[in-house]
Amino acid sequence: MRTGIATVCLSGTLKEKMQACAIAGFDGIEIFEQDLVTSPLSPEEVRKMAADLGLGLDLYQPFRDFDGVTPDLLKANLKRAEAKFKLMERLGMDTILVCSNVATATIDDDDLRAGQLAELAELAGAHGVKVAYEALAWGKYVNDYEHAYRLVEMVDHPNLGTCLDSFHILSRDWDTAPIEQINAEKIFFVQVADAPKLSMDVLSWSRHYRVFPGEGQFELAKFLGHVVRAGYTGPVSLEVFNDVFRQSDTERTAVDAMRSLIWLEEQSAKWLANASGADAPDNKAASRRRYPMELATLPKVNEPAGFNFAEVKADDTAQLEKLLGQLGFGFQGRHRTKDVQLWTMGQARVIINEQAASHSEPAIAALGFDVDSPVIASARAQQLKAPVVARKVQADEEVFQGISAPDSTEIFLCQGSPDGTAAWTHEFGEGLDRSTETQNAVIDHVNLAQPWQHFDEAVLFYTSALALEPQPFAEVPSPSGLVRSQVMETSNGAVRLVLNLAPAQQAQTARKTYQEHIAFAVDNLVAAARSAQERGLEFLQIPANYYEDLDARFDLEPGFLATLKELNLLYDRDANGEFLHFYTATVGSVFFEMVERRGNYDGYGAPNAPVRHAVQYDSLHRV
Ligand SMILES: O=C(O)c1ccc(O)c(O)c1
Ligand SMILES: [Mg+2]
Repeated sequence: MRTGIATVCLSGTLKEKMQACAIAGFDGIEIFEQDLVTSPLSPEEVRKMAADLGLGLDLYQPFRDFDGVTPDLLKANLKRAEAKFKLMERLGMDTILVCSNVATATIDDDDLRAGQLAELAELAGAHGVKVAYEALAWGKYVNDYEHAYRLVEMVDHPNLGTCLDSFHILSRDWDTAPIEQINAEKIFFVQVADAPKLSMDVLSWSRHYRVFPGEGQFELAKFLGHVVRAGYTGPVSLEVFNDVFRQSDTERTAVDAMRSLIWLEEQSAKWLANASGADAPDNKAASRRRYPMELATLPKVNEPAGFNFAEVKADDTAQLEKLLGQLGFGFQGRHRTKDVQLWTMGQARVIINEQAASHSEPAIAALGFDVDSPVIASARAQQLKAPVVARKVQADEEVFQGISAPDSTEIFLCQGSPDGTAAWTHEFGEGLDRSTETQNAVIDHVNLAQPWQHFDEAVLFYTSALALEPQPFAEVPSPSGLVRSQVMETSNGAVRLVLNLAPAQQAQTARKTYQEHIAFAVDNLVAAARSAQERGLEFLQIPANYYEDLDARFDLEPGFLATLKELNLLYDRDANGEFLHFYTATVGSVFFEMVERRGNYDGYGAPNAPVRHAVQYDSLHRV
């Protein structure tokens, strides 16, 4: 698959964008007109730079508002087009994108449109240029890809084809199956973009909220599968208009973009191999058919079987040790060569890393996941351009395969064991009489605060590298703003990761006021809370109003309600079951949560999240 990206996806100057695209490994780029117009580089210099960087200049875009116009306007439009065709000769480019008219069209007549496009194609031919006609979702008369293709067929000129853009097709919910009926020679270009499902006008949605594949909710593997089945072999190019990407680090966004295409390519290959029923025209043989476009695959990973460990780092670890001890964790000793401690409660393993820079506050530093094969998972992550994390190991210590997540959390791919134990724990506590734990527990979920500019990147990272499934996101009110919350989990809930996007005000204060937490699931939360209370644990104090509201909503048994209130426990219930939980006070940017899931409760106590945010806000702002 030939990979591409439109310069409009990135921040920076044309030169910076081109360099970043080459570093990220793209085959070609689309030059968005404004990037050229505002560049100090001459077209010849751009051409040379692209050649030196090994980048194809695959598409010049966009040429706007051409078709469906009065004869006078047509004349002016053809003149405008000719100037662009001449410019393209200097750039050494042969394909231009012409989008359907949104502004100046006054005549809704396919014969007239076809006639005007035929004139354009003829002129293009004289300059050795191919015109890719694209239906914008908000085009005045042409806003549907099948309509655009009908016009291309009517014109039937070698220099006129169509451009398929997943956003315009999927935002309007057009059926993608008919793409297969398009003559592949007439598909001159394919653009891909994902997007969250939003209810707003489609132009604003397109210009501000597009994201890279895997970061939104569109069915892109299927879209590209149909394109491949049509027989298309040209570039598959990202065209993502996004307010955040346009102000983020250029090279980093280009890598995020590349990751999305590598992943999409694999997902489409999978879709093609599995498509059945209405999606597979013939039979099994059809699904194994080879198509002109070769799709690369990746080392396979299944979803992780569980958390292997969580690691918190601090300069002064005393507060963390105290909290874990009060929660019922047992100290299992220090590592034989590194400055780290192991604390466990059942299968919940927490490493306290003492190697933090001086004066740094406690923070979540690393997460370990149980995977089938750490080496295969690491190979996959590296092919997806995840940065590798190196850990010093001594002879006969377990070698951890590590990668760095977009928020710099270190992700370790660990060898899972069927009984949930971890072999590396023997490297801790030599000669120590291991302390006993009070109860069984597992890591239920981990909640990580994401920097605003890396939130979408993080969703794709965990989806593509770890096979976690993003759930529809929620917005949680807090005193300092709405907190966007995105659950990423495995189908059985064994791994649950919650990505939070802190309000800008919080992320910008010098003090890291956004908080992250690790939640442990136990069998009996009330008993666990009582023991923790006896050990002096400082609970997050829940306001009395909350319990009145709880009673009104759930009509709880008075004794139970009194227990919840006495112990500062939070409660939720839905059709699947019940959820009890409590939070500790925060140290640095970390706090802990303890939960009990009853029945098949699968959530996170979302109705209680605003209460937690408000109480935490209060305790931070109390002087
Ligand atoms: O928003 C636009 O104007 C615009 C321009 C060119 C495209 O290819 C596109 O998909 C949208
Ligand atoms: Mg487009």
